[in-house]
Amino acid sequence: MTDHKVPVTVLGGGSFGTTLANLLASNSVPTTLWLRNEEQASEMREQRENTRYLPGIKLDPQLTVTTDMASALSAAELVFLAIPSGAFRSVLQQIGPGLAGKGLISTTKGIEQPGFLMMSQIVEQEVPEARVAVLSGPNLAREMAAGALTATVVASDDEALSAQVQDVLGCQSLRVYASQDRYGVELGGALKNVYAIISGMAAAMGVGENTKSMLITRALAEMTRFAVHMGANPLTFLGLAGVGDLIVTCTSPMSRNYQVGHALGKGLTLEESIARLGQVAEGVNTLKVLRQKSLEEGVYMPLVAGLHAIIFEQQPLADVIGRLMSAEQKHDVEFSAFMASTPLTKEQK
Ligand SMILES: NC(=O)C1=CN([C@@H]2O[C@H](COP(=O)(O)OP(=O)(O)OC[C@H]3O[C@@H](n4cnc5c(N)ncnc54)[C@H](O)[C@@H]3O)[C@@H](O)[C@H]2O)C=CC1
Ligand SMILES: O=C(CO)COP(=O)(O)O
Repeated sequence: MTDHKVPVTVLGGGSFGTTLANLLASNSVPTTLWLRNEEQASEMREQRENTRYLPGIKLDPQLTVTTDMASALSAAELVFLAIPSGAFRSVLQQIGPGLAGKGLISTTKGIEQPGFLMMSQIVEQEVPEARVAVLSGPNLAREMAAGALTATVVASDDEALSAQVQDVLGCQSLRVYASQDRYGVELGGALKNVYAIISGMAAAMGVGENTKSMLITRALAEMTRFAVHMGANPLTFLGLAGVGDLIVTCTSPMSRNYQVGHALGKGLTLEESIARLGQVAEGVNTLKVLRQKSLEEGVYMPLVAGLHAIIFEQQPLADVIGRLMSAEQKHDVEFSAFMASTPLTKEQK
């Protein structure tokens, strides 16, 4: 780590943007958090707390909180984007050339439709001169904000940018690993939200521990099958941004996607489940987008099809479970052919 830290701005004053900004500021990185709501911003400046999205966590005295985008961006060398996927492109479009040349790191775990675009692909379209990376891993905001130990992945083909992100974010509570599979890392973060909804629903129904384990493992098989079809490296899904994030989101009641699934499993409607949450659960939109894409691409995704049938096609849960359990029994692990065709590098040996 270097002593001199580059100035960083975080866009988005929700739970994750606030968590990241606070962590950066505690790492002695000159940090500005931009959010759109002035009332919330002035409350955060005065009370040193984000009572709406991160209650109970004290903000670092050095963290600057502003709603003025121009001043937030003028000095920043790195910009972390923590805006929900539904608003991601419009926020970039509002900023325009103010982002050119900066290192832009998306932390948003969603997919844009039409186009089936990852957030970093939107960044490339809207800010062609930017340096692009994504950050993803088992990173529940509330736990990170409280200093619980975890790790994450920065993925980019720009190795210097990955090193900068490791430098500003890495600390005693967070390890930052690098990857060059940006697409796979980003896909992992988006896809696991769908399976977290299923896991929350299963927990609400009181299923056994074997069932929970089967669900997570088959979810990993299904998301990896899809990702490989789309061009990602299956090995990425054995890492923190794959199985790591899948486990935490499918097992923790802190996950908002899990909470939506749990509410659905208790009999609430989708609208009621989302309204009760009051925060973003990206998996609901990702489910729609993914179901359509898997049909277009002809990728077998029985869990996605089953959840879609329950939520959006009003099919009875018992019928869906019956179909899942009586489907053809295929392979456990599918990627032996890929592994055989990919010899180990010198470093891996
Ligand atoms: N909360 C978490 O534990 C983690 C969240 N993420 C991802 O971070 C992204 C952001 O999520 P959270 O911060 O958790 O959401 P949140 O629900 O806690 O907050 C959303 C924030 O986005 C703001 N926002 C919405 N539309 C906006 C717009 N048009 N312009 C400016 N701001 C806007 C809201 O005002 C709010 O401050 C999501 O894609 C999520 O998947 C990633 C890792 C962990
Ligand atoms: O991505 C997350 C943890 O890594 C947060 O998941 P939720 O959006 O379901 O809370």
